[in-house]
Amino acid sequence: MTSSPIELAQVSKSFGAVQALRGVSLTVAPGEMFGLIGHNGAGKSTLFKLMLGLLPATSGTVRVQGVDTASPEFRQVRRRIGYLPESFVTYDNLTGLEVLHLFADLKHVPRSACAGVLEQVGMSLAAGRRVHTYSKGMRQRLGFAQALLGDPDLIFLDEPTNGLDPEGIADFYRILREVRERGSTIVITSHILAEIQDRVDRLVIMHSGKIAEQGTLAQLRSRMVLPSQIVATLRPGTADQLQAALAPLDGPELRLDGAKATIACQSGEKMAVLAVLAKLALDVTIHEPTLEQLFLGHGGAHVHAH
Ligand SMILES: Nc1ncnc2c1ncn2[C@@H]1O[C@H](COP(=O)(O)OP(=O)(O)OP(=O)(O)O)[C@@H](O)[C@H]1O
Repeated sequence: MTSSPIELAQVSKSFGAVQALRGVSLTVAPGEMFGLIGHNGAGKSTLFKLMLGLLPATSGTVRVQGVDTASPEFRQVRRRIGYLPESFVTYDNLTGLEVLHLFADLKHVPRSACAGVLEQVGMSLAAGRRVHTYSKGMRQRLGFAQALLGDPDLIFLDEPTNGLDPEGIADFYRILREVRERGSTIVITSHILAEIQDRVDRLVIMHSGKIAEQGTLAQLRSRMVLPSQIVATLRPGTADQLQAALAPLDGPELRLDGAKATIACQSGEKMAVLAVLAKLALDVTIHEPTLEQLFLGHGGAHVHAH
């Protein structure tokens, strides 16, 4: 039986009186791209540290690659995990290649592997330059390169695109896609929700040390009370017809603004509303709630489930 790369069962972690994690259970499947979202202080970094075996859980079990992170055997597993911390700090006076050599030695990976990962992140030409001459994006790529050393099956990326410009972010995800194609399991955290919502297979929303929600984006959407917005462009005379046709439906809310009609409706009513609009031959655009809206819709505290 192949075990899941990550299995957490009822994990809690306290720092004195502070309960950073409270009964967190989750499973990440092999090859999955898994997102971790949460406000500052929600417990994401603590969860990462537990999964990397850097901190012990107060209660519950954390198994990574089938091995309990509290067991002595986990040291071996950790070497096979790639990790890009939130702020990748390194020796500025060394060249990129020299920095990677250090990491290769720590990970017991042959130094000959360094050139390949530098190429993978598009840093071959800068490999001989000292790190203090690098831009923020180049430093981050170097950090990414060290996480990729040794071809890890499991990669943790803590806010990897923090501080990158849009081009740097696009580059980062292009490289990440290539890494994914090799079948690695990836856990990624981000504050930029819109950025990861279409890039992860599943995600967890954390709040106050607990999992507030988890699932695919579609599952989260269907569980939340957040209406889709359907915008129709009216032709003369159609406003009244639209109002009359929607009236029996009860649920959808219509707002009229000149030639623009905005209808807010729950997912179960969407097809009925679209049928009305199609009958009137109106042009429509559908705006689904973004993850950002779902997340902010929590008000930081509650999940409004059906
Ligand atoms: N070493 C520590 N000692 C005491 N309290 C801690 C420690 N590490 C974390 N905490 C507390 O645990 C809670 C969760 O912190 P954590 O850093 O995991 O949150 P986070 O979601 O990663 O936040 P951010 O997005 O700001 O990085 C916070 O209340 C924090 O103050």
